[in-house]
Amino acid sequence: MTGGGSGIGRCTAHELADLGANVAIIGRKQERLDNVTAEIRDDGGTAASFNCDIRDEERVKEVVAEVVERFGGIHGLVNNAGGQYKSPLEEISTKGFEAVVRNNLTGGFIFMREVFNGYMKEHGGSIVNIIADIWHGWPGFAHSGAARGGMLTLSESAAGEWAEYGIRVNALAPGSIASSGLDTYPEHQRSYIRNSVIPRQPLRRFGTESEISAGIVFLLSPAAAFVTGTCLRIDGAAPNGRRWVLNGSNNNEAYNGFHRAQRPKILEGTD
Ligand SMILES: CCCCCCCCCCC/C=C/C(=O)SCCNC(=O)CCNC(=O)[C@H](O)C(C)(C)COP(=O)(O)OP(=O)(O)OC[C@H]1O[C@@H](n2cnc3c(N)ncnc32)[C@H](O)[C@@H]1OP(=O)(O)O
Ligand SMILES: NC(=O)C1=CN([C@@H]2O[C@H](COP(=O)(O)OP(=O)(O)OC[C@H]3O[C@@H](n4cnc5c(N)ncnc54)[C@H](OP(=O)(O)O)[C@@H]3O)[C@@H](O)[C@H]2O)C=CC1
Repeated sequence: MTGGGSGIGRCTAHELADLGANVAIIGRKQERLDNVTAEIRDDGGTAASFNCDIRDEERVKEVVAEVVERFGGIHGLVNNAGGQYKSPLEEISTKGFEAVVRNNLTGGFIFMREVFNGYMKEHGGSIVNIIADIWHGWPGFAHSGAARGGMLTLSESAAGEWAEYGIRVNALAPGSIASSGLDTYPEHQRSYIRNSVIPRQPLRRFGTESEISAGIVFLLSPAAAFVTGTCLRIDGAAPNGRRWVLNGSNNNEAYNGFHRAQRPKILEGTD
């Protein structure tokens, strides 16, 4: 479980441990890893923490070997670590773009490859790659949208190539989830999401960490034995890239492609 020290990763680690899995908690901040490991052990489960930046190829190789040594194998991999910052596309520096791509695509690729070579090629398994609501783009987070889109097709490609090894690979795309991760966003961005994004989404609420972990557990489990190469969207039917449409803002001339004076009658009364 990468990114297991907080938020969705922590919640999923607990759920997997409750179901009897031995859980490897992977991330950079040792204290958080140790806390989650201790929580799981206090509850009677089995967990161990592994300090690792998913972008550090050599460290990922070591961690995969250590987990196999400690637990005897790796039957499921959850590529959950990730994150990004909000920025207009034209202001993203090349360095910033590459940092976000490394954190949300390259790191996950390295982990998948090492787990395949280090264990799953011989024994099979299930991989779940956490992406985001990137359908029709992710305005405000273009670097991360590009990386997550890459992760989606990487998952599909891996599902095709690794099926013969008994490995299933799926993506899971959370919508806006009330998590400790979202809590790290600045207040003005959180209030924008709370007051202007969520009310325009069909279910009109944030998802919860446990609603995401339920999906991850399903994809890892034998219940999903015939599910591979797909993406489970858990987002309350909330496409970020089209939030202006859901918003009913038909006076957005750039979107409609019509100046108000030229609008067809069919659009009258839809502002
Ligand atoms: C707000 C309205 C939106 C509406 C829409 C929709 C609803 C959205 C719902 C949100 C859903 C998503 C939630 C989550 O993902 S929860 C996870 C929360 N956690 C994070 O997001 C963590 C974010 N941070 C990181 O992961 C890393 O800091 C990052 C990968 C971004 C960079 O790490 P790294 O250590 O590699 O890089 P540096 O810090 O050295 O930075 C490298 C360069 O990147 C640029 N940069 C980095 N941070 C910022 C920033 N905050 N602002 C601008 N630029 C940034 C910068 O160029 C850095 O280079 P320099 O420092 O040399 O300038
Ligand atoms: N919450 C939401 O609304 C949504 C979240 N997501 C994605 O879901 C995933 C989980 O998010 P959430 O739980 O909300 O947020 P968190 O910020 O709580 O979780 C992200 C975790 O990833 C770890 N992490 C980040 N970068 C690295 C790295 N380079 N190497 C190792 N670990 C890393 C962080 O720990 P540490 O810093 O200690 O390494 C942290 O524990 C993320 O990929 C996020 O972008 C997607 C869509 C919506």
